[in-house]
Amino acid sequence: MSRLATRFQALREQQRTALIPYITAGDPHPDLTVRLMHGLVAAGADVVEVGVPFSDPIGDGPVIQQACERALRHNVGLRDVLAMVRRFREDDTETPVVLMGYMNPIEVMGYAEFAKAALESGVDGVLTVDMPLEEMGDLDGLLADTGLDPVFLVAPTSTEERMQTICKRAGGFVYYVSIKGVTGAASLDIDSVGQRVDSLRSMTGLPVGVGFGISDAPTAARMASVADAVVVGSALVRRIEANQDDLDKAHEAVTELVADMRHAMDAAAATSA
Ligand SMILES: O=P(O)(O)OC[C@@H](O)[C@@H](O)c1c[nH]c2ccccc12
Repeated sequence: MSRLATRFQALREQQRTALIPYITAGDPHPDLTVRLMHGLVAAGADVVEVGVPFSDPIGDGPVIQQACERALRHNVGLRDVLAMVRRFREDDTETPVVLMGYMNPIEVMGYAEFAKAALESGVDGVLTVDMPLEEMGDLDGLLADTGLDPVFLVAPTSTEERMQTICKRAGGFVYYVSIKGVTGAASLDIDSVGQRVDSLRSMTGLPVGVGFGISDAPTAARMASVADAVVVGSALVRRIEANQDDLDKAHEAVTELVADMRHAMDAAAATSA
């Protein structure tokens, strides 16, 4: 069983919702990333999502765009990110890592070499943003054959048919994007998200995660009541941005919010049980 499947099964048995924090690798400095990944886990993360910095991140809002810029100033590329995951794996063999990235660096490396290198580094799932299913060819099949879970995004605008196709090809979990637009946006309609999550659940046995626009502990707790996983990115990256000149402070500010979210999610689950 994959590390993601193992983790989600354990959470299901405990009736807990996964908390998946996102950070951009190399932001604000490559020295922080591996330490911060461990810090996220210590604060209550169940899965860690790591972004490969990219110069033209079309799915991202200004907060994560700037995180990419900070990381690119230190020339952090795909191979560096894989090396960071490998270092993380030396001390944590259990927490699943999802690599989030844009297609260009993967194409440059070559699909087969990328899949092999990602697996060897200890990556578990791969989420590519700018690759529509129709053009993806067999990247997801190659990933799956290599032992990596292809994680797909489902948008509020996705048709029923598309959702079905994604559910068939996805691995690890299905990522429902809670709003139209880019990462870091505000305002969420929990009820309509809940309905979409339910319809995805009727199509797949995979867990359904929700991300985009979840920025504080109360919202994370409310989302946790409708989803199998809650993904949080920009709210954490904003804290990195605010503390970019002090890595210890950045670490503290980010892990503090993750711990707050974890507590709020668990407390809400305890009162509703
Ligand atoms: O930043 P938000 O609104 O909290 O959303 C999560 C998100 O950051 C993370 O999953 C992610 C970062 N970049 C992406 C690009 C596309 C899809 C998802 C992502």
